[in-house]
Amino acid sequence: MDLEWGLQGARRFAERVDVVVVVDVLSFSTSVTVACERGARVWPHPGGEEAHALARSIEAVLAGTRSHTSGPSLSPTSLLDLPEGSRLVLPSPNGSSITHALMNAKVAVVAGGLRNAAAVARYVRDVGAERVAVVPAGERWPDHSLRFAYEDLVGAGAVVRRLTETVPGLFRSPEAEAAALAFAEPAAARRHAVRPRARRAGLRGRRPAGRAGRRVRRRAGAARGPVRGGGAAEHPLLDGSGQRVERRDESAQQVGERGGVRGAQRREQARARGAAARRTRRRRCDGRCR
Ligand SMILES: O=C(O)[C@H](CS(=O)(=O)O)OP(=O)(O)O
Repeated sequence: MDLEWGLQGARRFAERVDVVVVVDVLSFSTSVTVACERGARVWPHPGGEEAHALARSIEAVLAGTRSHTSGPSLSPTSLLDLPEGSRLVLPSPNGSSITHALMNAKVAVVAGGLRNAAAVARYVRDVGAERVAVVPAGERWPDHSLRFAYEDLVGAGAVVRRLTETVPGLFRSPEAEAAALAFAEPAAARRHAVRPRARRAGLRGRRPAGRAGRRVRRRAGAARGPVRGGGAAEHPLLDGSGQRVERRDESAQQVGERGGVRGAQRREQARARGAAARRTRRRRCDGRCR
């Protein structure tokens, strides 16, 4: 089982595998799953005038862009009430375009993602495919070069994992393996993905309080444990420090000790902050308070 990104990745696989799974979580793949659950048939298309012509010629509804406020669009929620048996031309710049580009290739193309990973795996098993490729769609920069999309990596990982569980004997390429890891460690990846944004938004240092906070901290702690291969700092996709190999070899005890040292450091810092705040208060009230 191999994995490559975007249109070029898909083209590379077109003549080499039995099934290509195109993963575009936001929004093409997700919209396809919703439409199909409603009993609709979907025609992927890159869009433009030709999409209008196609919709007219097959008497289908043409989906609008994701920001359309009325009627079916690329937004999955807009398809929740699609009448059964609808014919839907679904243009989108990434997932739909990639799927459309493989239309004449001798390969089965399926839309996959977080919602239908198990169904995709069953399909691959049932058709007896031996060579499978997963293609996270990603997005485009203004110059049309590929832009990495985190949700597509995780969606591709979900598909890879289900395929591994369902189809015996599928060998994972390193890229497929990396996606599966990203799916398996969402808490760890989230810590990396969310914190820099929180810092930019001026939320530095703020953590959710109460039960929600304890849950987040507990999960983060679990992801840091050695059993699951380490936490955010050791995430094979996100860590640029080059330390992951050594850390992965650490015993549970060593990791525990590291946690203990960090905890002591944090407590010491909190004590120092408290003392500084008390000194400031005393200065402000001119020695009249304690
Ligand atoms: O739904 C999307 O996010 C994009 C369209 S756009 O980036 O919002 O214009 O399409 P997709 O091909 O599903 O990534």
